Amino acid sequence: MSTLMLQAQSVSRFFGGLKAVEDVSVDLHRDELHAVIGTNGAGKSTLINLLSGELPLSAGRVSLMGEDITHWRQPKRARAGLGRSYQRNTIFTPFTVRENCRLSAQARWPRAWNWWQPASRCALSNTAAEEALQRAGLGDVAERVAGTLSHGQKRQLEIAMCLAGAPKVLLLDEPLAGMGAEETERMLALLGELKRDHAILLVEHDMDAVFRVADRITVMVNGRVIASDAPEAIRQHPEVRAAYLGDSVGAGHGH
Ligand SMILES: Nc1ncnc2c1ncn2[C@@H]1O[C@H](COP(=O)(O)OP(=O)(O)OP(=O)(O)O)[C@@H](O)[C@H]1O
Repeated sequence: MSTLMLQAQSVSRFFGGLKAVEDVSVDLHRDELHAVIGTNGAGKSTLINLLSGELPLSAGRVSLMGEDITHWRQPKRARAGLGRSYQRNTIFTPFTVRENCRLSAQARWPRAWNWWQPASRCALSNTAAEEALQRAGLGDVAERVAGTLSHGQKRQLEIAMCLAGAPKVLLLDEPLAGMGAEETERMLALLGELKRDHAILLVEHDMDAVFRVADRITVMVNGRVIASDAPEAIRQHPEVRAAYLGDSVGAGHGH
């Protein structure tokens, strides 16, 4: 039995009269990758912001491992195990890969290091940083200045920085954006590996990748969920095909 880690129940977010997210419910289980797809402006990033705590909800409830976290702000949610990556780059480009991971780990354990000690002495965050960069496949480039990494490696670093906070749930906003075929394969392998001990929500536009890696797919249109099911059922879903997939994902094919 997979464990329910994060649950959003009928969450909504309105910007004035705009219903960016309306009455959306999603469950994230450990050992499961739950993809959220939808056209531009469907509300996917807003949903991630509601789950991560960056935006307050207009309505609804969010719980993490059974605990109501609806009114928790982002840092508290992060410390409780909610990690997220961003569409925008959050890397400190003049710093090395290892330093970037350490900074993220230190943000997770603010009391674990003393201001009068060099941050590098902090064993807890150093260990977490080291594990994270190894896990994300960046062990060989740990001393490289982050700004010199390839686009794909930078996205891996974003994941590593997220992992450095020791999350139990990963909210990933378009980690495959702008990647070439080889980089995509590497990232998909990483996601497949990470889902074994994390619950993952993936927002992604690359449909081939989504259908390969997702265990469940939720489809949003204009802020609302029109379908949430296993990939094969989504592929066949008439409303989804009409509203979103069109001919891009033919029944029974990957395209
Ligand atoms: N801070 C904000 N203030 C006002 N409107 C916003 C705000 N953030 C998002 N919106 C609007 O909410 C709607 C949903 O946006 P959102 O970015 O969540 O969509 P998305 O599905 O992530 O799109 P994309 O795939 O292009 O990233 C859009 O109409 C957007 O313009």
